[in-house]
Amino acid sequence: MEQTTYGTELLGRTLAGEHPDTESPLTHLAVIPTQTARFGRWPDWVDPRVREALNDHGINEPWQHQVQAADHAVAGRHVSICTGTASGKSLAYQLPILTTFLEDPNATALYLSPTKALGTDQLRAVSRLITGRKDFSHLQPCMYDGDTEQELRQWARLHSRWIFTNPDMVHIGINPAHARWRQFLARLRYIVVDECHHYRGVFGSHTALVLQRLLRLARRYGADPVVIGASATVANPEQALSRLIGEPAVAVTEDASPHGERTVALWEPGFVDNSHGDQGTPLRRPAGAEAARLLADFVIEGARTLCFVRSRRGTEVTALRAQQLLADAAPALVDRVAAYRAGYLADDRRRLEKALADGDLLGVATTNALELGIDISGLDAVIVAGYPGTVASFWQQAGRAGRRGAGSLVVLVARDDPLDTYLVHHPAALLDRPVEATVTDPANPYILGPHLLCAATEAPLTGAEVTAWDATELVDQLTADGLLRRRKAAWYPAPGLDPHADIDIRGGIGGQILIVDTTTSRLLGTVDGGRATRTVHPGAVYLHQGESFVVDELDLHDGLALTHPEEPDWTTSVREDSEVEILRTVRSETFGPLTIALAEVRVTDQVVAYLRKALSGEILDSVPLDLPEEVLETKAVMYTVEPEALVSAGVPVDKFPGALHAAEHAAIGMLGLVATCDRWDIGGLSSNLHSGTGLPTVFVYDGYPGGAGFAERGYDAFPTWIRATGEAVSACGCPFGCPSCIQSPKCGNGNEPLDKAHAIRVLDLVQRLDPRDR
Ligand SMILES: Nc1ncnc2c1ncn2[C@@H]1O[C@H](COP(=O)(O)OP(=O)(O)OP(=O)(O)O)[C@@H](O)[C@H]1O
Repeated sequence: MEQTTYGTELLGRTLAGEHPDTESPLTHLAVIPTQTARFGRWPDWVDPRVREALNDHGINEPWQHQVQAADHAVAGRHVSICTGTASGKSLAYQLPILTTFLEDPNATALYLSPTKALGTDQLRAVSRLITGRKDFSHLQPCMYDGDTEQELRQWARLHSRWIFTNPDMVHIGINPAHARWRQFLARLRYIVVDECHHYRGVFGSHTALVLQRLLRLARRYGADPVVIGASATVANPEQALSRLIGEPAVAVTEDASPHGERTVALWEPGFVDNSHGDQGTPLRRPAGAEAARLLADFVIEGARTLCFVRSRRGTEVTALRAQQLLADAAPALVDRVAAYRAGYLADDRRRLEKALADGDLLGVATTNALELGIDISGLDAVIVAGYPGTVASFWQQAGRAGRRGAGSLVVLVARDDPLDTYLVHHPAALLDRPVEATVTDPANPYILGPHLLCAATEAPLTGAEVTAWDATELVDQLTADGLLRRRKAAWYPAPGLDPHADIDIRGGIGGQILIVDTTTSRLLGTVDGGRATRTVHPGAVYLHQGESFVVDELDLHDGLALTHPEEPDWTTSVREDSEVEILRTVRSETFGPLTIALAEVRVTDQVVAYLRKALSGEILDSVPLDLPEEVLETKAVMYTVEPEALVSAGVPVDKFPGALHAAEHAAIGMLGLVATCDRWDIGGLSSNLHSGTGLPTVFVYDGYPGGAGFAERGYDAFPTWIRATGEAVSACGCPFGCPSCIQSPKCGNGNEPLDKAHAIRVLDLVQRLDPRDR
């Protein structure tokens, strides 16, 4: 280690405990230097009473980016502020909003966040700022979400000037009831869209249309609100905001806030002795167990540490493991470690946040519930157990570490998975890569169509609006289907139409299946209808907030999955039969024997059995299932290669199936490098002789009706994606394929056949044939 920093010292002490003969788990170390603050001047338009309130909270001078963003908003420009975590983005919207409230006591503002916890946190911050100040007493900022009681809702509509809510509530509670919100909407001056990068994929497309419907209604009541977007990690911030709201926006990106030096370490757990997975491949120590060990070590060193874990259950397990380790090594510290996740009661969460902030708690294992914007500063270390799926999310989590003027450490612990393995061995692909563009596709007819119906029930659709949404064809279709009716120059909903409840803006598209514990009749959760046969088929093990349930019956007709509590010693994974039919080629390019294309496809899937696997990875048995076929119309990125070219590249015909299948898995695992998705958002299929192309073919498709934009990113970034996939598979040290390269945890064929050596040849050939990568 060349440079001594807080982070390298902390790591050094931890690594001192490693066995001297084992290979170091550290694959890379980077130091992000200290930055000093660059202050701006308070703009003249800021009301002195706002300044006074801020001064009393220790904010004496604004940082430059705060002034720039606030100035844009006051000038009436939609603005997207994209500066680091804890860089004071809140002040950029508090300044114009609080000043406006003083100038115009009737003005209103809406704050939207993707999570409840963040909304509550921001509301608390604003309340702290204004409590006890007479001039702000008319503001009555308040929360308005699914948990708000009916009476309070009415009060909020009439009396609150600043409402904190989420896109779900705007969709279901505000837009359709706009007449009741008339007064609030008519005076709406600002809309804050916090953590913009969160609005991606299907959720992002839905949110875009919810926001566009909201702006449309506010304008109808005579308001002209300015939108302020905020995110620490969004690519093309102006474009990301303008895609959300359907209007131009400007961006502020130069971060002028101070921060201490930060050391980032990439960590690959070593192999477990004598343990083997599918087809006898060696297994690495699980990221969760490794993270628990680091958490315990850091706590012993006195470092205040957050450990991000992917699943809710994982947070409990990690905290518990760290406590067990501490019970042996430092019993006095056992109580200073805890778990934190969504699903806890708000009071418990507050208590944990406070204990962490005060230093009573030294180590907390958390889901991404603590990733977004909650103001917890002063942490010494962050452990990220498994790449969180996007570079944006990684920096969001990493950004929780850091104290002004002091060093901090971030450790990414790789899971046994192709993308994680690739990233810890190709640090530039994580640390030097810009955060990914938030992929949304609000023009997807499966998403836009239902929102047009909502918009029409909210207020008749005009020709100009239909043109602005580029929806002429779609509106004609909805009219032909009898859902819309044209009268004079506008479209009205068919009588009795109630489209709002049919849209689940966070789920996929289509109905929800309710998961019920039949022993207590408790509703455990919901799952998107399109995924139910894979996740809650009879016999499936379903985890809910650390508890385990086994599914007894799946009733697709009534939308119910009936379960009972049970903690079996196995996990389940399904076997599927799939087919992909090409409906239309949207775009394609041919390079000699290689053709790549973006296509509209129909995927037909049937879950035919499930495998029971012991926790050691060993397969116990396969249980047949009798479930209906499912059909998904979506978009796919695909390529075909002429068989002669494959043979000349050293792939004999009998090796086509294993080679293409392995190449497909690896590509699915790596699509997250170029698109903001993870492997659960997408599916794939490979065929050595596909009926639609007559050639060896690989498909990777969006797992959502109409597509979500991921396959399209794969098509646009095809050379980068395939090159990285080839490198990941070649660089993996395993002999025949493992979960770090070609095995997939969700393979419908139980990872058979897979042929690593020939997959490398296929990927290499595809890469050579596509000249755009040179
Ligand atoms: N100009 C300033 N001078 C000193 N402290 C400031 C200034 N602006 C903001 N802060 C403080 O910085 C901390 C972080 O601010 P804030 O929570 O607004 O950051 P953020 O950018 O919204 O963070 P996140 O990325 O987590 O959403 C807060 O404690 C806030 O009081």
